[in-house]
Amino acid sequence: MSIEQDKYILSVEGLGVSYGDFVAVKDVGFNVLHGEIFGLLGPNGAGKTSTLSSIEGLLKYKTGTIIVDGQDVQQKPLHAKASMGVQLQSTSFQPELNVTQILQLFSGIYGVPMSKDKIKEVLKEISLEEHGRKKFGQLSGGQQQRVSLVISTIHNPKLVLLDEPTTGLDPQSRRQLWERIEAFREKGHAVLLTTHSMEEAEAICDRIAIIDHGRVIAVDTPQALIDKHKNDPEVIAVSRRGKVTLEDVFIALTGKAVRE
Ligand SMILES: Nc1ncnc2c1ncn2[C@@H]1O[C@H](COP(=O)(O)OP(=O)(O)OP(=O)(O)O)[C@@H](O)[C@H]1O
Repeated sequence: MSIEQDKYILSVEGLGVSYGDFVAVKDVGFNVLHGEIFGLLGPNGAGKTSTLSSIEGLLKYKTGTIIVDGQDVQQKPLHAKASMGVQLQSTSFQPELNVTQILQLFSGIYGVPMSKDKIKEVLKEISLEEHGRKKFGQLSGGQQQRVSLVISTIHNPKLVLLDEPTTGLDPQSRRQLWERIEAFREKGHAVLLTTHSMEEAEAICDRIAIIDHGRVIAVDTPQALIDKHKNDPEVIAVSRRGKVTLEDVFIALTGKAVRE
């Protein structure tokens, strides 16, 4: 591993993803430092999930290189995956198992088995101590998000990948999830998340990349992007209430048109 690569838990370079003839991601590149929360922002269809799935090793990309913790995702998938925690979709959980059983199962799969007492402790931490006997599908959306975040970090991975982790959550649940993500960073781990919430990006992301039409069009801290663009005429034209926000910069950079 070069010194330059050593700085980063994740390096994406020249990434290209196609679905048949359709090119969804073109030459995407960015780096995530150890211990930072990095946000991928972009309009619908910009290529965020395709990028995330490529990093997770779920999509075979056509061009480019993805290195996680010094390991090439396509050449050394098992090594790369050992450093990653991925938030699973609800369909990944066996419908007949209750929450306690799901935690038992995944802690076993990840090689860090949890005792019944430990599971109770974890459920208490995420305010679900009374819900251990419920099936996953019987939990509310916010409760499901909390369980799947716990599972994605069970093996203490160096990098956690979260696809729109707070979509549909109430403000309380969203704050709790932010705190868990930040607590993860405090331990020196990195988080790569996608979000449509500019508020979320400003609140918890150390740096963000804006993706549009399959390309990265800006990478920086949210504040640096605001400072850089706050006097652009296009930004001033879309800003509301006299104060330039990250959303104004995002709209000015990606355009006002709703994507098909
Ligand atoms: N399996 C697939 N087959 C064909 N096209 C796909 C497939 N998955 C994604 N696409 C297309 O690739 C493009 C990028 O999709 P992707 O899901 O990566 O975008 P996104 O930025 O995550 O969007 P959103 O914010 O709406 O979730 C879109 O035009 C989408 O329609």
